[in-house]
Amino acid sequence: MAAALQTLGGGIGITLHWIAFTPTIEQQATEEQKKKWLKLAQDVAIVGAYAQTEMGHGTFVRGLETTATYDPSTQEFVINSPTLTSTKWWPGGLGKTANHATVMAQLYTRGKCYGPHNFMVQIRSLENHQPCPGVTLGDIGPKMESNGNDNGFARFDHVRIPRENMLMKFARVEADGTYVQPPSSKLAYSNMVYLRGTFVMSAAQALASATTIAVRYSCVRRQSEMKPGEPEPQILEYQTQQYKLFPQLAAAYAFWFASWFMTQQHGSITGSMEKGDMSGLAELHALSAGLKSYTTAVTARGIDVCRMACGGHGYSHASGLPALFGGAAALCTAEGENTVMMLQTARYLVKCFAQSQAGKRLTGTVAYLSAVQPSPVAGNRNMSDLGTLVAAFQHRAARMVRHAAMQMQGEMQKGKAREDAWNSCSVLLIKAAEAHVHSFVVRNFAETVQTVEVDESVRAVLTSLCQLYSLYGITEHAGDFLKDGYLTGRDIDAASSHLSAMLARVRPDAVALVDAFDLHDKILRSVLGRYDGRVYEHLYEWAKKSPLNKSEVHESYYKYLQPFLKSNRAKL
Ligand SMILES: CCCCCCCC/C=C\C/C=C/C(=O)SCCNC(=O)CCNC(=O)[C@H](O)C(C)(C)COP(=O)(O)OP(=O)(O)OC[C@H]1O[C@@H](n2cnc3c(N)ncnc32)[C@H](O)[C@@H]1OP(=O)(O)O
Ligand SMILES: Cc1cc2nc3c(=O)[nH]c(=O)nc-3n(C[C@H](O)[C@H](O)[C@H](O)COP(=O)(O)OP(=O)(O)OC[C@H]3O[C@@H](n4cnc5c(N)ncnc54)[C@H](O)[C@@H]3O)c2cc1C
Repeated sequence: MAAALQTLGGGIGITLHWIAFTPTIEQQATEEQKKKWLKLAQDVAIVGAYAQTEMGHGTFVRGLETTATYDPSTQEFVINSPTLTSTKWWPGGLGKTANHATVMAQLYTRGKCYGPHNFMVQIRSLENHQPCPGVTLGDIGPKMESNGNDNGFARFDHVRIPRENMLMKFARVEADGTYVQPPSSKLAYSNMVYLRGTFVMSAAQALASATTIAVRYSCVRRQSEMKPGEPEPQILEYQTQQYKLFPQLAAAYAFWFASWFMTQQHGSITGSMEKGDMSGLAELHALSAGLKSYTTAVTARGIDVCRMACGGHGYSHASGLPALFGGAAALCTAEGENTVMMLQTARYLVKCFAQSQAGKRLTGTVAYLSAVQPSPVAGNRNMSDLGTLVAAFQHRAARMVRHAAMQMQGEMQKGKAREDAWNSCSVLLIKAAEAHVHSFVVRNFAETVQTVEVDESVRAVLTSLCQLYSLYGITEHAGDFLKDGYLTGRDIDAASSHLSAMLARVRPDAVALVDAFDLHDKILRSVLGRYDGRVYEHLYEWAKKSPLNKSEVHESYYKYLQPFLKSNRAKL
């Protein structure tokens, strides 16, 4: 599905139907409700949008203003947009495509507000696609990318829907208006957790696409002379080019493996939640939020590195890279803005740190926080050993989490309210959470390559890639590792020279490593990244198809240039 959606440029009107609307029914509807809507959605007999964000609030879901007020006399909910800022704004497909939407609204029953809940609302006629009575709809206008998707607005003027249209798998409103609590108030957000997990795979796929384009092109492109008089080398022979591209290539693999872990973790924890065990929810939320934030941010930056590595042609839409960048930029903001998501991970880490201080043994992805020793023993470490590299990342993350948490404690001891202490430490908290996620990605990469059974040589090249990813991370963030003396200057020098060795080691396998992503030309949609390498012929063909080339002399000549030139000449 991810590949199919990418083929369509990261989004068309129906994208959110598949990635958000249908999964929301799957995750939040009762069995009876599923019987009513799920098959219709799966067979695309109805088309849906996921309508949560409003003009005034996206991040702060508790601040949403749309209301769903229960009327027991008719057993209906009244959906209303009381203010301009309550207008639903951004939902993909909402503008022109969808005829249904799951609408997140503040639930009122018996005069009390119970917070945001999901409601199924028909928004357009199934006969003629006109908006339903009381519903105002439209498209929000052009965006940076994804313009094939009609991100829309919606206003509701006291629109009545049956009581059964509240998605009631977890929380319920009885016919008489009694509210029945869900096992956890955060279950109304479970679809966001799921979607964030899928964004990790989207990030991996986007970075894999960009590196495929840039690595293949770097083998076609020849430029300059390495030695005087010698033929121009493939630009991939330049170490600086390898230093730009191989860490992105390694990150694409790392994120792919992280997304596998995320999918498996989501399946297993939601499985336990189905049986009433909510104990894994907090970790699932923290991991999905942090991974979504980290992988999409690195991907967006990495795609731009790939663009620059393709020189001038990278800037052309022919490369496919601007579109990939625009898509990745959307992933950074959508489904929880990245800073806000990383702060959610930080919130979980601070809690875990406090539990560990209180003597609790931590488990899962945070187990290392209680295992890592605060006072490091410096020594000449073997910087080519994966175990050493994983331990270094864990030490860095544990130190940064401890530092941020202690700093916060210190602020509170000085009399600051917890919320103020949180805000004044939030830059430290973000950095600590990033270090935690980075450490998870490194460890998961290292563990995954050890499980490769197909072939010894495949394991060897993936191990080199994992070393490259880890060493690059250490050299890029050297200060974090040096700060408490865990690594020494000599260790960092050793990491740099191993990194150089890894660039050379990965070079012969680079094309095979991108080909292994198996991204068909139809998915890549890049003249530079073509599998057959015939870049220049196709660049020329692509340019000839530019709309400006439809006529030999463009109409703007007759309209503007000709009279302008004429009057200039007349002045001479
Ligand atoms: C190649 C394919 C290409 C495809 C391209 C597709 C492009 C598609 C593009 C876009 C699709 C986009 C869709 C959308 O954007 S849908 C809208 C998404 N919106 C959001 O994500 C909103 C973000 N905000 C929130 O999630 C929340 O408001 C919040 C987490 C920021 C804060 O929530 P709040 O209720 O205020 O919580 P608190 O901070 O007070 O925390 C309370 C408590 O609850 C915990 N918690 C919060 N969220 C969750 C959760 N989801 N699950 C579990 N627990 C959660 C939180 O950590 C606190 O815990 P505590 O510390 O123990 O108290
Ligand atoms: C391409 C795209 C597709 C989308 N599709 C959908 C969709 O299908 N359905 C839907 O419902 N929504 C959709 N959205 C909306 C999206 O979910 C929100 O834009 C997103 O959650 C960010 O919320 P916001 O716009 O309110 O940002 P804001 O919260 O206004 O962010 C602005 C700045 O404030 C900062 N900030 C906000 N709160 C805090 C805080 N507590 N601590 C520190 N900093 C903070 C942020 O870090 C950011 O720097 C889409 C958005 C985009 C761009």
